[in-house]
Amino acid sequence: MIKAQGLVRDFGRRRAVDGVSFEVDKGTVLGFLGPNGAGKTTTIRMVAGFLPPTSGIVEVKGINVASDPVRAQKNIGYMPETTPLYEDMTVSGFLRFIAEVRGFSGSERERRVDRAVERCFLQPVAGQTIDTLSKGYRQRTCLAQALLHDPDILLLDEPTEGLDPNQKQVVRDMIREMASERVIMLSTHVLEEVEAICTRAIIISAGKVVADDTPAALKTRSNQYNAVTFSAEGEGIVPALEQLPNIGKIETIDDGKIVAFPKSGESIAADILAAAQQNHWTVSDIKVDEGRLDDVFRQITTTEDAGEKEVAV
Ligand SMILES: Nc1ncnc2c1ncn2[C@@H]1O[C@H](COP(=O)(O)OP(=O)(O)OP(=O)(O)O)[C@@H](O)[C@H]1O
Repeated sequence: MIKAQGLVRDFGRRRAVDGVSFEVDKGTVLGFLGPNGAGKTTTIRMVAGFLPPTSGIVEVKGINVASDPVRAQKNIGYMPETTPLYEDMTVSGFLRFIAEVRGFSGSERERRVDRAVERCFLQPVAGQTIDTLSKGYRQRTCLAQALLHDPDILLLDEPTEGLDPNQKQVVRDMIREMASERVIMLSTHVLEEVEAICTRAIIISAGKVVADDTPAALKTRSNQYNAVTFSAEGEGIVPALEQLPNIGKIETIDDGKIVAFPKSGESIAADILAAAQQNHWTVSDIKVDEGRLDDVFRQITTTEDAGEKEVAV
């Protein structure tokens, strides 16, 4: 449904997006991650048809977004980082207005507004003016305006930014609920959000895609992946473990527990248990680490120019 090919965007001498390509199909919730200034918003705006690329192509459902933005945008719901809301309108008045801008009138307009209000749980504040809304309800009003035309593609720029944990959960549940029939692409800094709702994650750094995989597969790249933490009693444990071919490093942590790291991500728990049996150690509290997305994010994006980059023009 979305196909981005070789997207580049320069702002003066600054190259914000540097050759980004990806394809996304129905049913995907794509998390778009990266450090501040990595190019997430710029990419999403190009996909949404609000910013022309310097070079490269975006197609949604086969429609070229830059050359046919009106037709492309009929398929896209876009929730920018900060949505311009008309503060003195009521929530339903605002949604009615946006529905009209989208070309709906009469009972069709009312039906669509009611549906968006219902989907985003806005009933309690539908008659309230926007300037009186809490951050969570403002965010949901922004989401509701992106849903009015029932688009197949939803582009959400930091949809849970600034929300409290309960509100975050509400928005995440809504995203999950809407995902099966659509493509949802969301940018976020919140890695737990990616684990909770995304079926795929693209990490962007200095305008380039540096990882593109499922969250579970990305976690296997973590230094912690398959590390084994355990308590053990016996003689010569650490030196013996150091001899095992798949073990790279051994650490002893504060409470006396041992952490063994695999050389290159292989499973080492069975090797440790076999060594324990052979050497008559008593091993308990054994825990195998499944890897951490924040580790991977840091490993991949911690470079001096991960966010900012200048180009010679
Ligand atoms: N309109 C603009 N004019 C000039 N530079 C811009 C403009 N928009 C973005 N940039 C620059 O492009 C780069 C990428 O910005 P972008 O907002 O896409 O990053 P981001 O990954 O969304 O960051 P954040 O996580 O902070 O929202 C940054 O260096 C930013 O300063």
